[in-house]
Amino acid sequence: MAKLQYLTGFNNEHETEALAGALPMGQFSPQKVKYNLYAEQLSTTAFTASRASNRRSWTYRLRPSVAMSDFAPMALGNIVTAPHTTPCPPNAMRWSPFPFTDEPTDFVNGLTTLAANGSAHTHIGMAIHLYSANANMEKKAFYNADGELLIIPQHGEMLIKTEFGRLSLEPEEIAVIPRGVKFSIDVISKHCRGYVCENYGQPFTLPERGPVGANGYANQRDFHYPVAWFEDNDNPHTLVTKFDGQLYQATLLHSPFDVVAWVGNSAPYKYNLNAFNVINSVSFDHPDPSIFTVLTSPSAHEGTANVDFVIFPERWMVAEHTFRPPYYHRNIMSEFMGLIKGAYDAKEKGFEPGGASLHNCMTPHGPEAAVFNKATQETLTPQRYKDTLAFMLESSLVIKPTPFALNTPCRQTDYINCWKGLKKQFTGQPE
Ligand SMILES: O=C(O)Cc1cc(O)ccc1O
Ligand SMILES: [Fe+2]
Repeated sequence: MAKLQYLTGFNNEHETEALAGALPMGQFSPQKVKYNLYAEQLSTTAFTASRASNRRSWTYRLRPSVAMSDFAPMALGNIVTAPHTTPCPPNAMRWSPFPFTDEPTDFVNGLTTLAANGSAHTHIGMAIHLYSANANMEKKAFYNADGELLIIPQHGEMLIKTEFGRLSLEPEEIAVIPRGVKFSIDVISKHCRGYVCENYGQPFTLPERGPVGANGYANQRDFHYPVAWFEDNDNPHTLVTKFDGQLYQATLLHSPFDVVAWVGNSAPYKYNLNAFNVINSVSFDHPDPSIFTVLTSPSAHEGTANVDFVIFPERWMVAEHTFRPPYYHRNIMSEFMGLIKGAYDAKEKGFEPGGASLHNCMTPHGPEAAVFNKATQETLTPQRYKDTLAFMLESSLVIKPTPFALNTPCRQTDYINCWKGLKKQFTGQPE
């Protein structure tokens, strides 16, 4: 595949045109648009959202999106939308990697929901899906009215064609597709597998940097947006949408990818997780993992995320006289984790690439017994954590597993045993 071009800068007012002069200058909605295009605005925040949080783009296209048939309901497959009523056990939970599919399966058909919280109706909370795809979506496009989609590949390369242009995506990168944006995914590798966070809440944004200053964490310049690209294709296409928890399909008599030019700050983007500038302790103790936040979806409560996307990348660990692995803890926030590559520092065995774990509100967790023993005995020298990339979706709402997640043979029902070796060490004597 030819190397794609991108525009850079998180949340910039990007502008791009696939045909010279297609983008109106000086105004958004001229009486007549060049090339006889239609102007259409996509608003992914309220018109009146604060200037800092406002997201919208103007597209200039062969036809307005409303040139389509009505939607008809279709089967939901394995997708679950919150609120869902399955009782959520407070147990620590873990899953082995989910197997690749051999049945021909495209990105949308292969979506399987692991957990969801909040409510898509009220634009609060999120869902966590797995994807497993080995086929292109062909003449099918999808948009999600229930939230934006954060795609976290674990295996295989994909091409994401969208109204705003094309993005290539491979493991160690992530992509975010705003609510409502039409897209279609081609598999470049034979098997593609990963995780999707469907964020029902406020769009993901970059966390504040506080006293860290003007640089560090995820820097704006490392976010890549597509350049305008369009198809003048009058063959029938199917448009699938998830709206209010249900799937619907409609017919288009043309390709939905007919945007010749666009301007705005609401568009799909991708980010290479290796661009994350890791900030960590250079003295002692283990800081809270909020230092590893790449993107945050704020809730109505200041400092309390609807969902944070956090990564645990390769880094140096130098903390002195410190228990270096993640500390034992109980947290009001609920923590879902996945592993993209290597091993995670709290677990040497059992948490594998393509697998998952869930530690809900106040569920105790921390390093397994073997990790505790090693970490309390080893001589501490500067150490490079290599070949590792885990992520966490941390939410202020309880993350409720679906019946699939609770009952799949991938669920490790013996997870709790990894802490069984943590025996009393107290002797009554200070050592
Ligand atoms: O539970 C986990 O493994 C995630 C986590 C990592 C860390 O470094 C500190 C706290 C925390 O919840
Ligand atoms: Fe944790």
